[in-house]
Amino acid sequence: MTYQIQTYNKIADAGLQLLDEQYKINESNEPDAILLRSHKLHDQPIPNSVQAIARAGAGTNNIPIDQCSEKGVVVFNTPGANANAVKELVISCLIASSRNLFRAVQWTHSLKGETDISEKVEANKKAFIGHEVAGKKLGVIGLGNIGSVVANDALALDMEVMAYDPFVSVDVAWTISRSVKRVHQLEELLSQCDFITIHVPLSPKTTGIIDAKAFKAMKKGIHFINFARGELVDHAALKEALQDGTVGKYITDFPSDDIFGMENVVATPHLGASTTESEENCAIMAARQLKNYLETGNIKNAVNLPNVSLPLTSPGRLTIMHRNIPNMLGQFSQLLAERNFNIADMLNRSRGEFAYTLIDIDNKLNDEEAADIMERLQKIEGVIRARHIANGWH
Ligand SMILES: NC(=O)c1ccc[n+]([C@@H]2O[C@H](COP(=O)([O-])OP(=O)(O)OC[C@H]3O[C@@H](n4cnc5c(N)ncnc54)[C@H](O)[C@@H]3O)[C@@H](O)[C@H]2O)c1
Ligand SMILES: O=C(O)[C@H](O)COP(=O)(O)O
Repeated sequence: MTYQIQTYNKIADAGLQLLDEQYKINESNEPDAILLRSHKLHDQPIPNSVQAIARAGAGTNNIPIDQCSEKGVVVFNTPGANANAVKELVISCLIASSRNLFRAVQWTHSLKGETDISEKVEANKKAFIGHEVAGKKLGVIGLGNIGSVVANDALALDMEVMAYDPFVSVDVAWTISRSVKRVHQLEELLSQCDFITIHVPLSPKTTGIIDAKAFKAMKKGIHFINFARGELVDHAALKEALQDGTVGKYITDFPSDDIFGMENVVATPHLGASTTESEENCAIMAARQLKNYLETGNIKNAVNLPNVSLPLTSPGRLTIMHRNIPNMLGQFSQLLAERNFNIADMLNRSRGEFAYTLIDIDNKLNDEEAADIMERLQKIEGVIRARHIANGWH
């Protein structure tokens, strides 16, 4: 079996190398899977051949998830694989912004060609007096893979840390220091912190969550750090808050024309995950997840389907993505019984309105039998996509 993979963006070799001789990269217009980073898929058709999309990274707002679910395409991301890279940049920007480092460095370079540089340096350095972060209050919005490590490390800088995340996962909650004060109202965090950093995914629910009302609640002169997504912030309200001094500094990884040139804006070119280590981690995790899904039907870290794992030991496996409605399993087993196929093992999991079923059968199907059973499964109302995986070891 050969799998065709279409890539977008530069995917680290460490990940691509995991896709062995069974895989062809960028050789077909009808790929089985897509492997990408920030490339936007919203504006292009997704070929019907695509069974899975792996995002080597965290944010999946560049992928039309609802459309993928309706087409039976599993969408993966790589949770945590770039968290350390983002955390290091956020912590460094937190300190650098507090010490006016960006403006100071720019000014120093402007002295090129001048005389008496050391005198000018000594005379002017008072323009860049900053603050230490120790003893100040940091607010972390979103305590996921990135927010949690930023919160923990800020404690080590002797900061007081306050965090808001109404949906924090149990796994992450275990890793968060007890010294991080959890708040249940965003306003509480906004009104008390000297620095705020946001680490939530962009979705219709979070678009513009930092709006005029949120800025109004903030302490005057706050430093706001946004390494998550630009659209989380209402830019008209941000401009006003920058102009009236509510926001003392806006440090973002998502530059946009409307805030360029404002003295209190620091913008980096979407660099959060751009380290060799993080690019490799993400590519390796994405490639493994894709390979596992294509070869066994098992799912790990999908954003539109549950985790599903069953060792593939029988001669064949049927994977069925379907709606989460009653009597699906009954219909599958009836169909298999009618064809005289024996079920060796079965696993069904659901997530929201979608569900996924693995059925391992004792029968080794030839191409004709496999095509026939696929066609019959696809005809069951509620089935979105069915696949037959022949176990090469039998
Ligand atoms: N700048 C970069 O290069 C870069 C790199 C990685 C991630 N990101 C962005 O950062 C985001 C977060 O990454 P992550 O790995 O921590 O994701 P994650 O999924 O591990 O964590 C996100 C957290 O946000 C929380 N959340 C969701 N809605 C919320 C809300 N309304 N209020 C408060 N909390 C809310 C979730 O409960 C979760 O704990 C990504 O979705 C991506 O957009 C940017
Ligand atoms: O969501 C993410 O993982 C980041 O925004 C990183 O994006 P990139 O892979 O394009 O650097």
